Amino acid sequence: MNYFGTRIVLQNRCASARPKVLRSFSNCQAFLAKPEPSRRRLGRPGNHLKIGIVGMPNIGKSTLFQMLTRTTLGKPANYPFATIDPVSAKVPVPDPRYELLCDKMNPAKRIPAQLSIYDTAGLVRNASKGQGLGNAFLSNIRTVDAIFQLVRAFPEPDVTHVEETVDPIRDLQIIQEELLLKDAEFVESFLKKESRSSKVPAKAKEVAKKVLQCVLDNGCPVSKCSWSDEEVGFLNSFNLLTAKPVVYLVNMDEDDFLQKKKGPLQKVESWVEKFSPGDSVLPLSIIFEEQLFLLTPQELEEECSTLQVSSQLPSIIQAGYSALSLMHYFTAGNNIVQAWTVPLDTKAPDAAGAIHTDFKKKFVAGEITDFKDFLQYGTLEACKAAGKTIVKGKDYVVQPGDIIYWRIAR
Ligand SMILES: Nc1ncnc2c1ncn2[C@@H]1O[C@H](COP(=O)(O)OP(=O)(O)OP(=O)(O)O)[C@@H](O)[C@H]1O
Repeated sequence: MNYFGTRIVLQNRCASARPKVLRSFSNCQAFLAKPEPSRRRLGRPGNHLKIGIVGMPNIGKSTLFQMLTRTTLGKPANYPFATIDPVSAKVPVPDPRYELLCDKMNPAKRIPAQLSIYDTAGLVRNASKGQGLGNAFLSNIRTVDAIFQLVRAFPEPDVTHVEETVDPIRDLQIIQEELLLKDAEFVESFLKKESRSSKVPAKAKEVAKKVLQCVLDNGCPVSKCSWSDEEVGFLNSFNLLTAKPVVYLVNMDEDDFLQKKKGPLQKVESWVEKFSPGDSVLPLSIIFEEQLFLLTPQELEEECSTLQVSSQLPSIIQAGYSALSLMHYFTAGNNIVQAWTVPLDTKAPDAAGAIHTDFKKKFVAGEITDFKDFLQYGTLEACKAAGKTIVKGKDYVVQPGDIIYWRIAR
């Protein structure tokens, strides 16, 4: 069967014509989404979303994972495919509001917002056809909700590159192409299996064909194409790799990073602007982060002030959290100050349900204090006395940094 001629394209590509997808990258601009303000979000809804570190082998992924998660699993091996199974950990999301709230409330227990991070095996050219760790790698990416795409810009000759030379743009293209091809393969197989079944809605098949057009004919990530709310519903059931939000991380040479050299970073930024517009690009030097990791807090402060730089890790964690469209609100008592992660635009009953399903079922109202008012008045009691704590019902959309007491039916 031939959907938009794509089976022929796929066969050609498998034989020799990989540039088919690369050629089609030039069409991406024409296919990009026009922003629509109240669009349904691509991806799983939920509070427990994960972000995976993705990239070519031996470019610093495991070291970055260790730095982000403050773990030392031993010095990562300096050879490709040292990571086979994905490992995961939760890291606190830096938030000065949370620190301030804790300082003022001085609770017995503090629980910050957290982000789940996965380290995955390296991806190589032709992974979608089984090269390297191929399909195993790609299915690891399927389990995460967003991607930190790490790209190597450091020259270090002692660290082998599977493509033999250091070329960030080539690496970006390889990875994007592998993800596009895997998505094409997924929807082609869906169309092949499901096309004869009357149980599959016609709209699902239509969406699958549009995905093929987007990823194969236009070389565009699914996340960058234009979709209606109804289409997003079907796309979410496909769980496509290029539908996931991406944060690009450029791993630079230490000196280049310290001297704030723009060269490699600008190249990556221009590529992202063209082929994945709107996604964040952050520079870092993992080897520099490794050195900071070994310092005491006082040494760290001195070193950063001398060099006029700071660790990029907090910005990276925040960028991952935002890419997942997550936010948090606070509950604050003398015993515990806790940040609760919910998707952006969550209404009060669902936000209460993040604490316990019963809180959603028995939801009555929320007593909401804006963080700015807390800062101005100093305590929750003072906010209440000044009429700044407002009671809101089930239609209230929770705002980042709200301090909330939920009223629950007994
Ligand atoms: N900015 C940098 N400058 C120089 N060397 C670096 C830099 N970043 C990472 N490295 C080195 O690259 C090597 C590979 O790192 P790491 O094992 O973390 O890569 P990886 O991407 O996880 O590899 P794999 O996918 O094979 O598991 C390590 O020796 C690390 O110290």
